Amino acid sequence: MPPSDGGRSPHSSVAGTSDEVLGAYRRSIDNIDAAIIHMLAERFRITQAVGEYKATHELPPADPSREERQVARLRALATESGLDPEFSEKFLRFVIDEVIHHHVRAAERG
Ligand SMILES: C=C(O[C@@H]1C=C(C(=O)O)C=C[C@H]1O)C(=O)O
Repeated sequence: MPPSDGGRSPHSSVAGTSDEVLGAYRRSIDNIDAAIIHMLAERFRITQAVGEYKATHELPPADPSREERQVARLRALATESGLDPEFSEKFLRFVIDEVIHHHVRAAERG
């Protein structure tokens, strides 16, 4: 006969939200996700200012040599930290491409 655990055995609780261990992990994940969003918001606030500066001074929206240095730096940081460097490069590329898109729009506005 299975132990009486009020329906909290691993088999009965994982799919729902009553598992306390999973719930604690998820609270931590939620905090980390919030931090990521806050950091991205700050990053985009700064890159917005960079876009205005570039538009005012007629500088090109993208700077490939700067991007190359950032990718190399973040790949090394990722490797040191146990994060997949390919993933870190894809993530940075995704963010930078969005920033460049914003800079192109800022240049078009003049
Ligand atoms: C923010 C800049 O503009 C672009 C966006 C970058 C970024 O998001 O990190 C880096 C280089 C540029 O292509 C910059 O030139 O510094």
